[in-house]
Amino acid sequence: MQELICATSSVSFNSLPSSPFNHTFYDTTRFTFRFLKNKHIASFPCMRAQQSEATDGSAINIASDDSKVDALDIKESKVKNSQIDIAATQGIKIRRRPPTGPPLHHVGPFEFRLQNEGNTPRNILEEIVWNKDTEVAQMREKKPLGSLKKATDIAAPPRDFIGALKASYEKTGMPALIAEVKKASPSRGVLREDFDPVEIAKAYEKGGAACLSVLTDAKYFQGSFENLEAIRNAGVKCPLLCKEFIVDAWQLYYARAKGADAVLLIAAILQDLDIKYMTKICKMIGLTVLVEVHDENEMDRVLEIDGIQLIGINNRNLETFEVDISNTKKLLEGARGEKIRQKGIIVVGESGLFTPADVAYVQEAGVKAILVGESLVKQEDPTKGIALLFGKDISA
Ligand SMILES: O=C(O)c1ccccc1NCC(=O)[C@H](O)[C@H](O)COP(=O)(O)O
Repeated sequence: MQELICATSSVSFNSLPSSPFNHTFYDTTRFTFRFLKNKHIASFPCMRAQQSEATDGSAINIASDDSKVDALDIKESKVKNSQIDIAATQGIKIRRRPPTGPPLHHVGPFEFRLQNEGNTPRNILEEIVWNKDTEVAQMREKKPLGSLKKATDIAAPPRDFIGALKASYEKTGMPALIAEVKKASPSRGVLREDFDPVEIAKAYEKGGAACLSVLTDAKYFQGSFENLEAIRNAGVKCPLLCKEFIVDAWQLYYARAKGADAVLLIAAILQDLDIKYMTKICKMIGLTVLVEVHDENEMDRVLEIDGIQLIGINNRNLETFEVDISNTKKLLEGARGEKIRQKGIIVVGESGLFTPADVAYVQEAGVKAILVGESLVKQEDPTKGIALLFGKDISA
């Protein structure tokens, strides 16, 4: 057993592997590490060896003198994932799942990974995204892109999502409704026990919804692509938004193949280039894109991307669950609002809308559509729920 203590970073090696000269990772209580194969150990700066011996019996000379630090060849690992760097420059706080676990550090002959340093999601959105990365990787294996593309070719043709929103707004003079088929959520738990997605979708359509949003994530929202398919196959005419956490272009083809007319791209988790690239794919396969933003930075990023026609402002902070409908107003004020109007972008107010006063407030702020889940799905009769939300019947 050897124990090394890093004087500068207070990292301690609680145990060393019995056979260090291999590429196996060893989990200790505080981190994992390995020795680099055949690496000559000349010195080991900033570290104090309490006991050091390789398994072949040769002594490892580990310097402990801080004055030697400059002369010592510290190989602090900088596992510079360029993706992470780009995301950071765009102000994206949500990190993607590290492909090989937490970042690798190098100190002298050692490579090690600290626990809780990049290997644990920091909030619910990050957790959802990391889980989605794994889920999509598994789904891709079962259904490679080639076969999926063929399925999109024969899918029922996409309907005009934006056209439906515009028509509804013109008809009612009120924000067009995207009613969400949502069984549960991480912030609110199960919203409706007797959840029949097709029945709810039909009730929404009857109540005057312009479009529907169908949650397809199973783990956190108890949704599914079966729900999306079932609603489409039941003859519901409202165009359908696939409400997913899109992290991979493969999911766009999958959504289209399952009958989606639109998809959600969340600016908090996608880099600008991903949004551009995915938007192009969506155009190719006939999907409408709703890009979701939550703060000024995300809005400014999205406004720089050509071809965006629909922006959703989420009043819910997906990292903290805090809901504040004044967020919609804040993001539509001043020069931003002006730019949005000039570009002819339709803005959707999302989350936390419960009353006619809420609807009037976001309409006044400048939205032409709203996306509503909880307040409708919880009503015994969601058709009546729509009339209650708007303060009048909008179905006529
Ligand atoms: O709803 C959540 O708890 C949630 C948590 C983490 C990520 C996303 C989440 N919701 C997605 C949405 O934004 C809403 O489903 C949608 O805007 C409708 O909101 P609401 O009318 O408040 O149900």
